Amino acid sequence: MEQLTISHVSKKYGRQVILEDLNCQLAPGKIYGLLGRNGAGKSTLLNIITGRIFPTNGTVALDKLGTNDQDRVLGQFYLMSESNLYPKRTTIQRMFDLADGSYGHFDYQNANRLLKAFGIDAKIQLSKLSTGLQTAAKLVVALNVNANYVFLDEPTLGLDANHRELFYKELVKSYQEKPRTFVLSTHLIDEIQQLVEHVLILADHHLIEDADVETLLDRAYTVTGPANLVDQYVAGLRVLSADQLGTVKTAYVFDQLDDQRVIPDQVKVGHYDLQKLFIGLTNGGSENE
Ligand SMILES: Nc1ncnc2c1ncn2[C@@H]1O[C@H](COP(=O)(O)OP(=O)(O)OP(=O)(O)O)[C@@H](O)[C@H]1O
Repeated sequence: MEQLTISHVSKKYGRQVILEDLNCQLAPGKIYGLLGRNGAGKSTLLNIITGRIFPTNGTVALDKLGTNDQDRVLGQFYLMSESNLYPKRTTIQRMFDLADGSYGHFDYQNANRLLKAFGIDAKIQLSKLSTGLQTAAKLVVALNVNANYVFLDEPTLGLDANHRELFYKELVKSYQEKPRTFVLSTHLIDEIQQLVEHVLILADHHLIEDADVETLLDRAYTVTGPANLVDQYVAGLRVLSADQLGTVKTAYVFDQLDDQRVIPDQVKVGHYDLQKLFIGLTNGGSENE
């Protein structure tokens, strides 16, 4: 499997800049989280990668194929998205056949097992299903299509908690059985934190973070204690936000703590999670407070 390289990708609609000079690489066999606030450009980026729309500038290429052999490049990408590209009367069975026709080797057996688990009849038309079950049916296709890069744009839209759990479990199972790259664009950050290895965060038309979750969280510290001591301790560090209750303050630091910084007795240092980090980074966090 080849590495996917996004080089200098920009997208404008008229004078509105959506993405500006984006550069990143997606490795084969890895699960990514694509995060960004509403309107940040996540769907736009996924649509560009999978050839549904053209970038204003830039290229998307697979290592050995470059950008020339577009058919072979796109033949390795599958995008599951909210928008329904299927004709109105398309049945679930027909969706399976279309995926098989386009990508070959569709895993009918596993897809039918999963359909049962979601309680969906293969003969039903997609448009007759509830919102959540339409998502579920599209996920069944996405998890069984023969593509090396599977992009899931809001894969849990309308899914109830039970079905979300089923999807996460099946995604891991599918990935373990046949490692390939998944990119999940979602707002349910808490739910995917354990699932994704690497995150890409889109904000202000750029990728503001492109790192392994572990590496990011290694720099995400809470510093709690009397406000004056916390302020002294975090001086010079990047503080994304702070809460204060009476005289007790918690600062959310996103920085490397060095050993020379002695922690005062009354100050406690802990960790915070990816969702809190995302909020801090995309709320316009300042360099210091
Ligand atoms: N065809 C289009 N014409 C004009 N503007 C568009 C078009 N498609 C998208 N946009 C704009 O591009 C911006 C990014 O939209 P996009 O759907 O990529 O964001 P997103 O990060 O997926 O958002 P959300 O999380 O809300 O789904 C939005 O401001 C949107 O209005």
